[in-house]
Amino acid sequence: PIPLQHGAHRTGKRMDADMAKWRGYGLGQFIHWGLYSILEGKYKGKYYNGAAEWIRSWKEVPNAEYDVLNKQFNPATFNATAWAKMAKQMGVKYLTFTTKHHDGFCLWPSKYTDYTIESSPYKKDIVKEVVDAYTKEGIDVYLYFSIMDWHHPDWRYDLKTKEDSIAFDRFKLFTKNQLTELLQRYPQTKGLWFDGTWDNSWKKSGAFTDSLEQYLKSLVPGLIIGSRLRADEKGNRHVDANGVLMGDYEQGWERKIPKTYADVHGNDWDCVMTIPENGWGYAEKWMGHWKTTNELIEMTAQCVSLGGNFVVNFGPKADGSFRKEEIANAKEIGEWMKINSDAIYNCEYAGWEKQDWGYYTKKRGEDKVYMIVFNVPLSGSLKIKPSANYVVEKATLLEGKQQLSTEKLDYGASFIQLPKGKTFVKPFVIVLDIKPVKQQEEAGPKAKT
Ligand SMILES: COc1ccc([C@H]2[C@H](O)[C@H](O)[C@H](C)N2C)cc1
Repeated sequence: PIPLQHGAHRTGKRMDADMAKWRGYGLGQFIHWGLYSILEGKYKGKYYNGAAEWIRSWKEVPNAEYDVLNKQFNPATFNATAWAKMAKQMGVKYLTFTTKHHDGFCLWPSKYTDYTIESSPYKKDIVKEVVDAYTKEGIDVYLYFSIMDWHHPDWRYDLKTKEDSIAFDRFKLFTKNQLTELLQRYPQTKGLWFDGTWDNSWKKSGAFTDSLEQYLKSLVPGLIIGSRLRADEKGNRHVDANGVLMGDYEQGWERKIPKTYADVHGNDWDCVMTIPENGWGYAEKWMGHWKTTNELIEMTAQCVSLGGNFVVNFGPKADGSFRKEEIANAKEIGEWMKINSDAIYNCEYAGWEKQDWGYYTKKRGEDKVYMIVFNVPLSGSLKIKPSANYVVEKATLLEGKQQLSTEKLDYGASFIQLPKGKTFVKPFVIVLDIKPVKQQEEAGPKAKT
């Protein structure tokens, strides 16, 4: 391997209790809320065809006019408890919340800039309200923080001149101070979700990103930070020059889901997903297809079946209310999770050959495999092919506990027969009680005695 000072300091998964809890979340919520929510993806009657939270970068919006939106931000009816209760009902186990997006506006009263919630008519500490409300509902909170800060005079996209480096040194200190502030003001924080780290200025700061990560983890032992923070000394991000992940989990799965287990390279990972095709902040007209609840449930199953978590993004309006489509998705996902969450929480990749009917998940540390079924064959027979080290003892519908008959086939496969005449109108789960079997020794020629 290439000798690196600031590459990965660990190979393989983090195996402590905090990370084990993270690994078992299954389903999470992302929330993007900020000044961009006021513009709703449009400006002076024109609709922005980019992601709504990026509208400041649209040529139609003069920066000076965007930057004074802090004077308008006043979600008087905002109710963090209502948000947390909606999330609880949905069945999410963790929240990632935007403290500062690329526009540099801080939803907490930072003492390192005036561009904060204190400069708005609302004044109150939104980050605190959210952290407290979600923690009270038993949902772990992770704080999203954009390194790239379009509003800060010392932000640089690249370091070309001495002046750039002097300014960026001030910016790095500003960043370290703000992160220290967040972790000290909100000690319930379980981790940090970094964004805005793709520019050359950051890629040239590998040593700093390494010392910053170590510093943050010294403030909060067990703090969870994904692969979007670090750069190695050669400017590599996510994986270092030796192909080793830098961070506690892979954060590259943004609106993308791995196809196979090989694609995750043995790392922990989660997928963050918009319900529309793109756009994280509230947009009056959303981008393309709005995912149905069944699609979101299938994506959740797909992620958990490959050893990851699935995180659904919500973009509340400037007043803190959610659009009706998001409320419906949350409610319907929650109704499904109420019945089927056994197949999602604390489950992992089963390693069995995938079948057309849907996805396998395996309960961590137990001899239980779940079949999450989305496609019922006309035959009513669901084929399974357990891995060679397990046999299936029993198959039961999770909802209603009805036992299903199975029929052995060749090559270690079996059919699981769905009850005749029963029609399934929603994704459902079959629980397989399995038993480990000793690997049959290959029958070879008897050794000469
Ligand atoms: C350049 O492509 C990008 C850059 C940033 C993003 C940001 C979004 O604004 C949102 O915050 C998402 C989590 N993040 C990756 C998305 C795509």
